[in-house]
Amino acid sequence: MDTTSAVRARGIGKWFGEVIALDGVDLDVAPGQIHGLVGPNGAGKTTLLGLLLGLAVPDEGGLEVLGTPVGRALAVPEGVAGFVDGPGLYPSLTARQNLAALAALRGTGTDAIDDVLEQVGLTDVAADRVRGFSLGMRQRLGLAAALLTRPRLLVLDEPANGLDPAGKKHVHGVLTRLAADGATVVLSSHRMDDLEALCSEVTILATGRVVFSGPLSKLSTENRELDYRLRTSDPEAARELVAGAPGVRLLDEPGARQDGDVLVVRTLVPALDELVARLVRAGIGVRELAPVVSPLEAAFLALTEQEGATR
Ligand SMILES: Nc1ncnc2c1ncn2[C@@H]1O[C@H](COP(=O)(O)OP(=O)(O)OP(=O)(O)O)[C@@H](O)[C@H]1O
Repeated sequence: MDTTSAVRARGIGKWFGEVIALDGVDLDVAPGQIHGLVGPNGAGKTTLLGLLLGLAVPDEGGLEVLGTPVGRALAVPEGVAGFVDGPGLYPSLTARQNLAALAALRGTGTDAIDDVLEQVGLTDVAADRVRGFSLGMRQRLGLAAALLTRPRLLVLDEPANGLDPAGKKHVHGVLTRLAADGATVVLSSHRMDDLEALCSEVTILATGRVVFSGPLSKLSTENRELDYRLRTSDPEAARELVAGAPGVRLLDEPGARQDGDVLVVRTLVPALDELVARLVRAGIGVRELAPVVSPLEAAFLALTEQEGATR
């Protein structure tokens, strides 16, 4: 098994004049992983992805991509494909002509064009000019263009931007298959649900610094209070029981009030477990229990707010 990191960054710094876009960033991405970059606007995600694509070089620190140190020259590292700030496409050409032009530029064959169009769900519009394409269709064509090179590392800046549910399904399918075949994907997104569905690991950036990097499972909710929606068979009895439960706070959520069956409680996981046991013992049926925001979103908000406060 290849144990070389697909991406290994140590102490990366990147600045634009006075602005520090990246500050001491360490990043390890294992081969075959789908790794998500998340962070508030201006956190440095696009800058970091641009370094992986060879669009810029770090001002300090060391970067290895697919086992090769990245030098000072601006060039896409061998085996890497992707885009930041939207894919570069020719609007006056059709989808198929765009891919054929790219294949000609790169000196690769055109055999895979039909296959990549199919993979991203653009077969039916292959003969249409890109000028008339929606944002989501352009994103998918950009992904098809990247796939043509059979990348070992695919780098995508907000690939889910503008995608409808069908487009998203295609893109998720493509990325999951690529990773299953051993390629590595690094992508940024503001959509926590997408990241949770796709990524095994995430890196959370805030003002150019890494505030978390690791498996989603490590963003454990065990020691962090979360808000949960609780729907039971007897809301009144449940409300009384919640009021007396240790470590559990009942919140009044505006959305929940319109739906009298739902209570919103804030608590840690162990106290939540105990609450459920108490409800069941009291003969109250638990019909729905789910976090109001996902654990990733809760961790994201907590970690990025902390970082903002220390600046
Ligand atoms: N070419 C540039 N010239 C000047 N400043 C830049 C440049 N590129 C990025 N920056 C600055 O670097 C910081 C990081 O920007 P970056 O685009 O990497 O953030 P981001 O996390 O991708 O944000 P978003 O979620 O809004 O896309 C910002 O303060 C941005 O204004």
